[in-house]
Amino acid sequence: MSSSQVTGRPTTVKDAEIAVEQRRVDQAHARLEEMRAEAQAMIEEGYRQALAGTKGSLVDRDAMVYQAALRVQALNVADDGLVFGRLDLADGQTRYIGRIGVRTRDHEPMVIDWRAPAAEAFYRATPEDPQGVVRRRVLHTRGRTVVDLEDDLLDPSAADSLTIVGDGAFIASLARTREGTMRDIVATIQREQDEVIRAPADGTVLVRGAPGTGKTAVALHRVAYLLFRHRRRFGSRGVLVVGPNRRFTAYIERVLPSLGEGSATLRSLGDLVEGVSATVHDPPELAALKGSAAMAPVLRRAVTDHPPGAPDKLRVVHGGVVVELGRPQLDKLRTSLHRRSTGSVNASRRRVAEALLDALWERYVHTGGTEPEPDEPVQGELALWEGILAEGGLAPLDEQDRPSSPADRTSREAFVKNVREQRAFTDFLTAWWPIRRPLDVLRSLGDAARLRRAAGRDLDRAQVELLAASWRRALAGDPPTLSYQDIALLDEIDALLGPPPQPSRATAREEDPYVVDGIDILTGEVVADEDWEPGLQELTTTIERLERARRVDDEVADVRPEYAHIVVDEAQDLSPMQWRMLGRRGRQATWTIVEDPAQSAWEDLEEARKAMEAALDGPAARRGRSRRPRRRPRHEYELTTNYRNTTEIAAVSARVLRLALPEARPARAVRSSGHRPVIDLVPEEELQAAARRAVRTLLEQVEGTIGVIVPLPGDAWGESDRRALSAGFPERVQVLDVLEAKGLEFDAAVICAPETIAAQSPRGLRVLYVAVSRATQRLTVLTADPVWRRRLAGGESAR
Ligand SMILES: Nc1ncnc2c1ncn2[C@@H]1O[C@H](COP(=O)(O)OP(=O)(O)OP(=O)(O)O)[C@@H](O)[C@H]1O
Repeated sequence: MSSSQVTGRPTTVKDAEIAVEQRRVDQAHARLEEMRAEAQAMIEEGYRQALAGTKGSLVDRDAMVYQAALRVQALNVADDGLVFGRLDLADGQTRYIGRIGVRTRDHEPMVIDWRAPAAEAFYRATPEDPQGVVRRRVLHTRGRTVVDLEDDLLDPSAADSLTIVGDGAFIASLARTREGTMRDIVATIQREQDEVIRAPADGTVLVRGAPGTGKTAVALHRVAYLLFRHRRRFGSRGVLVVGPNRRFTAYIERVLPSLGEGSATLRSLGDLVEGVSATVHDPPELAALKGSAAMAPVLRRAVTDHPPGAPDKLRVVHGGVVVELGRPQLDKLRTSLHRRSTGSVNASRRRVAEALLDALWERYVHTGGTEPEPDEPVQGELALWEGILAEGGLAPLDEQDRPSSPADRTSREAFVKNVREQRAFTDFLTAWWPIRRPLDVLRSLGDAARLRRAAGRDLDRAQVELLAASWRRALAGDPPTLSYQDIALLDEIDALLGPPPQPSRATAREEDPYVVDGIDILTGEVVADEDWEPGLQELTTTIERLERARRVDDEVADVRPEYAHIVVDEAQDLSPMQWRMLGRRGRQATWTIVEDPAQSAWEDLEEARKAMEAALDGPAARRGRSRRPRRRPRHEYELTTNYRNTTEIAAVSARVLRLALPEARPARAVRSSGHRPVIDLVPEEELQAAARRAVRTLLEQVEGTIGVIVPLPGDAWGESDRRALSAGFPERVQVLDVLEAKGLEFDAAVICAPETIAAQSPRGLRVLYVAVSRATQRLTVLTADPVWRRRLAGGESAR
């Protein structure tokens, strides 16, 4: 649409002002087009030169093309809402604020990037502290067209010549229809939110706030801010954003790209480990068990136990002598190997092979297979020593004190060489100390006897049975049905097992004693050809790199990448084991943690807090290496305004909060709609039918999303009930359980059976608090319990 529709013939003061702003927006877009053409030309030039260029300069040109392509990407996202704000300053200056910075050809600023220091006053100035701003204007645009304006007069004494327009467009915009994915709030960030977004980048930023206060929105805008202001630091090692589940990450995935930041990695807690992903939530009791810190020592013991199918006898032959190690010796050896091990289990295979050979050699010596040849000179010397000692009444030399002779060495070498090449030895090594994968270890714990051995005193009998049964079920299928808590356990096991020993490089392989018949017996790998060329890497083109940077799910990511900054959303729900998993990804990281303890479904918050502190402080403090534990700086904030719920819906959620946490303060809702929530009493067997009726009514009342929030699956509310509930409804109706609803929002929500939700876990009331705080416009609650109807309706008469 062109600007002429608004500028044609202004009829009101506001139209005239809109026409003025439209001209400015048109100029900015024209310049944006030029900048895009310049960047595009740079890409083409880069390719042209690359075709003709020398090998050395290719890298520079590649980098140039890469940068230019990134620039085009950033310029493209600015098409929508390029300019959204204007500041009129007391000194007569005017500044336009936008999604990205735009300069004239002469480098004069036309639009200032919202993250730049010069834009800060746009979000921070208030009448009490105007920061030199006389008028702040928000420009509401659709595409390139200015459709509305909203002014704040911050310093009336200095505003003689300024026109003030607006009629609460910001508050009205909060009532907008929700489309199923979150949008950026860059034009309307509020002061208390801006303080979090621009908080120092040096340690941990901890943000608390009730539902709907913008915690998620703020955390994502902070990522965009950090990447803009500290690109070198955060851009290269990356930023990880972690959300509770996949539905949530899908809900927020458009926000950062719309801010021009496609490089952050977005993952749910169920998708942090390469090669596996969670598909189910455990029931509360099981989740509490799997997530508890007690699982760490249990898993440590589990990886040191003998693996399933490990042989209990090693038998080799040398020079006609049979040498054997039995179960007691082997168990002792395994214990001592684990005790002395400083690294990971898989990587110690080389040491294991050496230790087995040592033990076999010792056995062999005992069985008399090493009698030296009589004519060896060193043996003569040895006999002399023995004679002297005997004469003095002293004990003979211990085995290890005996001076080693070339003959000894030769015979040991011959022994080792021979044994190492025996099939009996190599087969034993790979079965007794196999390269284990985390899933194999977890599967082995489906055996209750094995889990009991690993449990020590950390789990009681009933807990062992519960866990073993869960893993038997989960790992029976292919692919396995893993829970969100299982993923953290797999990561813990992975950290204990470590990667397999590195295959030796082509050059070293020839002399590698563990390469037998072309197979590296430590890694199981076929040894590569002589003409294997480590330098011959696949060339990655600029465009491929760019593509890869854009992809959220990058399959080529490192096994366990580490990040420079980690954002944790809904942090109140992380279990200790999940904190440990994150800690491993951010040993040197700074953090942004957003949470609402009142929404926590986690039972032992204290234990989870400790695990969080350990993760945030990094490995040095954890291991107590430094005398004074290294505490990274911490900045804490609280958000206090609820931008999601109407005052009517917020009143219902405040009632649940009072039941769950009498001392907690609800956030202040700022928008009322006049629509009172519907709290209906329905016979239990009719709950589902009533929910479908409620959805039909709401489909008429709201244009956007409708969430039907049901209890966790148990006797009822399983997959088939959920399917029946949603059958025939359009896509904007979603049926989901209370845990899946975390962090999401809907135009309208139907809450089924609050009494069941509240009773399903020790933290059920808090879970219900999450459910009733999801709707932006309409809320319907269907209960079979008159007490609950009264509780939720408060003093108001409910239907
Ligand atoms: N300054 C703002 N301008 C416009 N909309 C806003 C603003 N702040 C928050 N919102 C909107 O309010 C809604 C709630 O925000 P968000 O989901 O970030 O809240 P939250 O605190 O994370 O909630 P919860 O604890 O329930 O997950 C979103 O639709 C968000 O876009």
